[in-house]
Amino acid sequence: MLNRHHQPLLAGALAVVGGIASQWLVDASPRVMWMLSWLPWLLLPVAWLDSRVYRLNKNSLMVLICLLSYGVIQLRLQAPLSNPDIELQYWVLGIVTPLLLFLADLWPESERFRFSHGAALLAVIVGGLEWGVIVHGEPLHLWLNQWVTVIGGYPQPWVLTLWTALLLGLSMLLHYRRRQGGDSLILPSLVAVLFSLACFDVPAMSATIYTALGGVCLFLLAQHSYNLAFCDQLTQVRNRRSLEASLQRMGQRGIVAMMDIDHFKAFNDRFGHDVGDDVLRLVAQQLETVGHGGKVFRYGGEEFTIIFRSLNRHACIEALEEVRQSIAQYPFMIRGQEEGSPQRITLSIGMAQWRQGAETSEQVIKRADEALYQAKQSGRNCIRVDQPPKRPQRRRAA
Ligand SMILES: Nc1nc2c(ncn2[C@@H]2O[C@H](COP(=O)(O)OP(=O)(O)OP(=O)(O)O)[C@@H](O)[C@H]2O)c(=O)[nH]1
Repeated sequence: MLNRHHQPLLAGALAVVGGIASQWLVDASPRVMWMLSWLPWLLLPVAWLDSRVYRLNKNSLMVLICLLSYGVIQLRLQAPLSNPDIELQYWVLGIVTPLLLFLADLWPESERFRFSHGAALLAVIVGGLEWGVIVHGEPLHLWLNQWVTVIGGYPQPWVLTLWTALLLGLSMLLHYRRRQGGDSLILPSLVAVLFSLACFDVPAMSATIYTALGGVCLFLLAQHSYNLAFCDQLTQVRNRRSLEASLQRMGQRGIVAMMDIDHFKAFNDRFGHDVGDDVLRLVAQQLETVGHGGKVFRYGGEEFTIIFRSLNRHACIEALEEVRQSIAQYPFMIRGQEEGSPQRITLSIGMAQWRQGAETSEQVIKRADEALYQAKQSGRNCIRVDQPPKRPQRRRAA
């Protein structure tokens, strides 16, 4: 499941690859370098296509920016930077690429990325670079030099590295401030750009780092498709399909608890569906704190399931009781009514233990559901436990 530490970890892994590559590539054979130079042409378009299929607009935009940037490096900017035009293009690329990536990250995910946006992007990158060539040295170089002599002339990679690192730091801050994070590519993309600029004179460095970035993009996309298949999109806990897979893996042993939010229909009717959704998210979040190794799933609607591998009934009941109380005591403030008194949400819980060898997962869920029904009948906001499995009777010694 995606979590917010995934992206920084992948960005860190990419930085390690960049660090190792900067040493290793110095002695790499021309054949290896030739192969590496082709890999981003293969991986990045696949990542772009996949992002489009999954409607990950931000990601597709970022992959496109990286692909364009790699194209410019490959087709126009081979090291060493031999004349002022190339130096200028390197500078424009170094300023524009991280800035575009940063802006793409601020792009609202709901906003569809259209071909007109792609064309505008292409115009900014290529136009910016061509502008350097058309104006050809004289006035632009003179003007720019006035400003950049202070920092030692403009082909200085460290200035661009610092600029990219600054945007990387800002993006990291924004990443951790978001409520949900993990599926955007901003941090790995900026790390790739940073290495391609900072180690520009290392042969095949951009090819290597953009190949690694392509791998990271595809890995994140694979994770995203796993998330779509096995994770509930509203509450971000595991979904019913994941529950079925987990029950099969448990091998007909363990404890299953079914739970249902009390009077949820009335809550929805009174405060609206959106507030109802907030309640579902909050309940899921609280349930995730359950102890004793419990795994939380959304069974459907306002019903959740927790499964324990443990056979210790008392420990499981204690863990469930703790979570039930924490939800009942949680002061839930309604959106837009922060001044009013908090609402209380309660759960009814039914628990059943697997009768070893004799039951299917549907049967044990059914018994947990029956116990849940008893909890509802007993006034709600409580736990009811199905009868424990009978111990096999010992034979008396003759
Ligand atoms: N907001 C929101 N509501 C949902 C969702 N899924 C199911 N519901 C609502 O959950 C409510 C379930 O109501 P009931 O099954 O009648 O149960 P209840 O009102 O909780 O009553 P008891 O279970 O008897 O305490 C219905 O109003 C559904 O519309 C969802 O994803 N979001």
